[in-house]
Amino acid sequence: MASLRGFTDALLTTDRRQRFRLAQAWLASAMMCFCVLALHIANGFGLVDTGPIWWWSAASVAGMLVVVSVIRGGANKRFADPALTMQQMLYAILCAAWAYSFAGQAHSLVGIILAVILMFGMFGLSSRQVIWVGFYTLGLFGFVMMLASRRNPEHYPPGGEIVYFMMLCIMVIGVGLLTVRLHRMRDRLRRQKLELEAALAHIHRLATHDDLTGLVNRRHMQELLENERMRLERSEQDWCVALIDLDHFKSVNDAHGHAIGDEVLRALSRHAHTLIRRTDVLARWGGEEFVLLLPNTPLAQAVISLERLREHFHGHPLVVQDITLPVSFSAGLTEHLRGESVAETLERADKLCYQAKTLGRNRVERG
Ligand SMILES: Nc1nc2c(ncn2[C@@H]2O[C@H](COP(=O)(O)OP(=O)(O)OP(=O)(O)O)[C@@H](O)[C@H]2O)c(=O)[nH]1
Repeated sequence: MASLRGFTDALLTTDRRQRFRLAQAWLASAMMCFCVLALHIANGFGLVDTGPIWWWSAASVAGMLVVVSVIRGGANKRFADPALTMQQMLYAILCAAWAYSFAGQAHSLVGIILAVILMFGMFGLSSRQVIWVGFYTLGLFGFVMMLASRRNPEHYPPGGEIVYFMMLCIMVIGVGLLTVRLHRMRDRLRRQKLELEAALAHIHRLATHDDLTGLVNRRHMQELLENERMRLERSEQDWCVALIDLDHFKSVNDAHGHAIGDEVLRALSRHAHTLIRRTDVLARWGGEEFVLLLPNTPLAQAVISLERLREHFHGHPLVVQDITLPVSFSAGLTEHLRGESVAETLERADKLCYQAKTLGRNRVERG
């Protein structure tokens, strides 16, 4: 198993994107070898004007192998299309046109080969490139057919060549239209996928964040607290939880209206975010209640953070729509004890917060 993996890695590299390109190039080379074989079989039955068949075989296979080596060596990354689809197609069509010129009685076989080349490569091209490849194919084959019917009218009768060219035109137009349609479908699917991803991200945000303040919501905070508990169950790291409740918030609503109250909650959340550590998580627990998670923080350090926050709000009244509003909060701060549940930690924080209220508000009680 390991040796097979080693072989495929050597053949296709370990880079995921390069692997795909190389696999495509190897497949194109294998198909070219198969076409070469088919023409040689036709030659075996005496259907081909032998002339340049060996030169053609060598050039056809070598050209495809050059593409494989360019991709294997990584030089393809400098091109706008690192899969080198256009280059491979132009070369393969050139080889097909050359084959047509000497295939004699077997020249109808080349039409099938050309169809395979067009179908195989068209999906990797842009709509504009598809049009160019179409013109290139018709121009090249038109020229080769004209030349062949002049040189060898026995195997390439002019009437037959005209009909053959008309069929070629229909095939090129058909494949071209199909490709343009597929491109449109692919673009639409890509757009829908992006829209779906954005919608999922939006739904996820709605499910985990509070609408009014943009803070983490209660449900998500409970998950985060539980994760923290499980993560640090057997570790020496300490972490704390604070339950923060605004003081006399009802009077803000009563005096200035609910809209101003909402604005206070928003402004307060924004300010608080700039004052806590990046690793701390502040959640809206409900109404004018917040929960702050302080990971990797022992109680003594957490007290400093909470006091800083309290002093800041106490010393800097919020200005909302030109109204200056003094804001303070009471908080219960506690350290999570190993072995206890998150609910038990929160209950202790809640009791401490209540204590802070009864002791006069605008204070942090710890325990
Ligand atoms: N504007 C606004 N007010 C809210 C929101 N959620 C809760 N409140 C208000 O917050 C107030 C909470 O009042 P209380 O529970 O009496 O608390 P308090 O007035 O802050 O008093 P203490 O907590 O005892 O200091 C009520 O008036 C609620 O209507 C909200 O989303 N927006």
